[in-house]
Amino acid sequence: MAGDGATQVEHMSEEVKGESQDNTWGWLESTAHAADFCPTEDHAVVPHDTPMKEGYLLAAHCMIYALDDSVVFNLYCRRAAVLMHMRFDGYLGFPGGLVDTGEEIIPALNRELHEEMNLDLTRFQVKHEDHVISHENAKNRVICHFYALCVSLAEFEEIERAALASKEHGHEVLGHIRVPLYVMGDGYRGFPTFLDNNFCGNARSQLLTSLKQRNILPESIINAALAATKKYVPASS
Ligand SMILES: O=c1[nH]cnc2c1ncn2[C@H]1C[C@H](O)[C@@H](COP(=O)(O)OP(=O)(O)O)O1
Repeated sequence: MAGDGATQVEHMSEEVKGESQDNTWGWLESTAHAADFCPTEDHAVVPHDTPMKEGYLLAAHCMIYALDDSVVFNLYCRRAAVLMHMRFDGYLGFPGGLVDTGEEIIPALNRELHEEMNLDLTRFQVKHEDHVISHENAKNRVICHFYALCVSLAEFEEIERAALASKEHGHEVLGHIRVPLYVMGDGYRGFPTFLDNNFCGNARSQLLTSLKQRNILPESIINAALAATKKYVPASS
């Protein structure tokens, strides 16, 4: 989180505190634009060492995952446990955040992973080789770097449990969630339904790219799930 939110709210006048409960942005205004949903056509792939641009924000996020070929409900292969979270603004996103002025990208990401996930940095750290993709999102004026950290299933479960004790749990992060990667009988529930949620910035595209790049889901299943989105069919019909 850029700035110390709690301290800033404490120092607000009563009038501003009232306003901030009344649909205004308050001190969150300076970064709110960067969280708008970003469709694929609005962001371009850029190199990891792309230079910063005047007026842009720099962000880094990470998908923590474990391969898991177990079967759920005796029906669906889980394929992987993939961690995302429900953010304070109601969007789904990945752990990570803004790179502060003067900070390097990867240390900033590891700092955010500790703040948001309580990640034990003596055991798990994102490294350069975990890089998946970087985007320039001109509409939201943000450069987003994305990484994927593969751990064992036992480590994943440990990380998930520890995350409940993170500094940001209940503040910036309202819940840690797993992504359902299977498609159910109606062709919609499961992964396609998940993709119909509201995602922060280009988080949805980061998810799809990582699933493909890390060979978690074949492109054909990703494309079929995308084609099924927004096509809710009642189970009884
Ligand atoms: O998961 C994400 N994928 C892509 N972009 C994201 C994601 N989550 C947030 N963002 C964008 C929009 C935000 O304004 C900036 C900074 O991220 P955030 O996690 O909110 O940063 P702080 O924790 O506030 O530093 O990136």
